[in-house]
Amino acid sequence: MALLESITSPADVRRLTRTQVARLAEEIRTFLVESVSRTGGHLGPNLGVVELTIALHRVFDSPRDTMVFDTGHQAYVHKLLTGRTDFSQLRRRGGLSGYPSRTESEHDVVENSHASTALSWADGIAKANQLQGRGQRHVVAVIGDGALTGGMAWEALNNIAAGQDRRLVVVVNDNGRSYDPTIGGLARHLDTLRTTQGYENVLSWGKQTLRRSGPPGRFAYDALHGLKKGIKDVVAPQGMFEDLGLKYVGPVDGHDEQAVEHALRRAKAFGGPVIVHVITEKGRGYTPAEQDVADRFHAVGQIHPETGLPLAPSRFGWTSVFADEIVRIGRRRKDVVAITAAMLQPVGLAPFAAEFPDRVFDVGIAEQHAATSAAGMAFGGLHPVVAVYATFLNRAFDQVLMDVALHRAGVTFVLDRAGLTGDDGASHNGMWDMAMLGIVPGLRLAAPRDEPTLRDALRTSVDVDDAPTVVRYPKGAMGDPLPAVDEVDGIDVLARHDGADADAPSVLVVGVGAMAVTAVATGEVLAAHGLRVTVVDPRWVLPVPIALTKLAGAHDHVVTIEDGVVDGGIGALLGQRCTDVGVRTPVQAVGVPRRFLDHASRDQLVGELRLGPNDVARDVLTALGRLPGTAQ
Ligand SMILES: Cc1ncc(C[n+]2csc(CCOP(=O)(O)OP(=O)(O)O)c2C)c(N)n1
Ligand SMILES: CC(=O)[C@@H](O)[C@H](O)COP(=O)(O)O
Ligand SMILES: [Mg+2]
Repeated sequence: MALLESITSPADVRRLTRTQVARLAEEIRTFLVESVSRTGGHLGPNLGVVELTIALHRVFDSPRDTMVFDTGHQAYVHKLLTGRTDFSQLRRRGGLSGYPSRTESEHDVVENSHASTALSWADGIAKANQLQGRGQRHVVAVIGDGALTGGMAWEALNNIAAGQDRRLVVVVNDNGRSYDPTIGGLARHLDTLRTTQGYENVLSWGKQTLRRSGPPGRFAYDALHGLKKGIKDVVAPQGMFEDLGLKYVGPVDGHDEQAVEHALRRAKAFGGPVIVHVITEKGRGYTPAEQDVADRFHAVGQIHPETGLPLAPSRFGWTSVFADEIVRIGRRRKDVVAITAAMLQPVGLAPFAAEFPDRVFDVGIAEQHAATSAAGMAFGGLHPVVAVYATFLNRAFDQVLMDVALHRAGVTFVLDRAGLTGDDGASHNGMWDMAMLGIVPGLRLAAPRDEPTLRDALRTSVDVDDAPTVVRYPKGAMGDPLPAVDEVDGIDVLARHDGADADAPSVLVVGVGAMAVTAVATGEVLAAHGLRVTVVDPRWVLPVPIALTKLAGAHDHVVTIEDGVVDGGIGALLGQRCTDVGVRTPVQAVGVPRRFLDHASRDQLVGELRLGPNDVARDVLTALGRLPGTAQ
């Protein structure tokens, strides 16, 4: 690793000889496998951009030239080349973020891990450069073929093409995959461009030999060059990019560092908007990743570096229950179809796809399209189930509101990774959905607490054909079933404690979704302090059930506990509904604060945000003035 250890900035990379560049690439690959095997992370995507990133930093002068990475999960090599080599705490509290981070480096700009935004960033930066006298500087956006299936990317390309005098280089990192092979017409187009690699080779042969053989040879080359355009348009209609007014360079072998450098220098010299189409391989150079059919080790946990096998077997989780139940539903409901935004495996739709291949649709990284096309499917008599990570539904809010809800479409959204996820950083926490969807007229949202309630919520949702339904659950392992001891007007009662002190206040503890476990434990702590406690789980939390306001009215104090942003969350809405119906019981809403959370483990965040039972109970006792040593 001697060479990698000598790299402290891109200037060091630019000083390397050809031989050293090749050795650096080897050292980086070895480092990535050894380090990411220990910590987990996006191993496959970063193995695919080693030579590309080296070439980027040899051709462009970051941070004078601005580099933005779409989604940012493939920026590990960029971090290594900009002086950050301590990956020992990657994605952990105090360690490197798994994405670009402005607090880490002046070379990092876009921290958002939501795909398809980089080109818009680049367009804006290029416009600012032009207006502020920095027009000589380049903006370079690296975007994957998957991210290029997102609508924002095409909005941006349309604008980028309008700026013919802006120095903007779009590098398409085309490895043919998101998780699965990338879908759709764009993928097919990139494929045809990819397969015309032969023309580039013929052209370069022509340049070297024909043009050296005097006028006849030069004539022949010029004819061939003219022909290339014609043939390419026949075999690989380049029109898409060039018709947009974007110069196209490529396709170039993304693992031939010199070829990539050459293509980037051509693009840099062009001085206007240009696409460089780089062909890479996800997982390149690491056999277990190259052979991983599922997703080329897109995102791995801790693995054995030699075999690539996971060190800890994946435990029974929320996703696997959804995966099983949606198949059961699909067997009895032929109208139920499933939609994924390029995440078939991660959201658990693979078994459904295996059994009902004609009833599952991968729309690419296109959540807005997923939502509105689902409204179309519902109009056509289907019941679509749109399975996405909670945080990624944010970008489809208007489609949920104005295409699905406004038209009372029976669409079910299944939100995996809802709540605190932690190690993927601020833009990955699924903490926004309940506050965001709480204002959607007619929408019904379920937050199941365990396997039975998840299965029940899914079965209930697909029976609703005149409104959007949402089922949200957290990442990872699922706790044991938490049975109700009673039910009051559709609200599950999970525990009752009579309380030792006759005159002690009574507290209603409302657990939302997976936080029901915390609610039960909080109730036990409060009971130990002599309070009369009722612990409930409404299961369907939007709209806030009227029965919950009645239960609140029967208690002296209410505390709600939710794995979502507390502003506008379930607790806040319950307080509003209580006021609406004249219930004066104070509602103490406990949840995630309205701020962006740095990467850390979920448990660390729960502790830091005082979402654990002891902290919640302490805050309730404080509010009631019943903490030992506080005024009664
Ligand atoms: C809006 C949004 N939807 C889904 C994801 C989840 N996701 C992360 S990376 C990825 C695949 C990206 O594919 P590509 O852009 O080709 O990059 P590659 O991993 O191939 O380098 C997806 C779907 C996301 N980050 N953002
Ligand atoms: C970058 C991205 O959005 C995904 O790769 C995400 O990091 C995966 O998250 P999980 O590991 O929770 O599936
Ligand atoms: Mg890709």
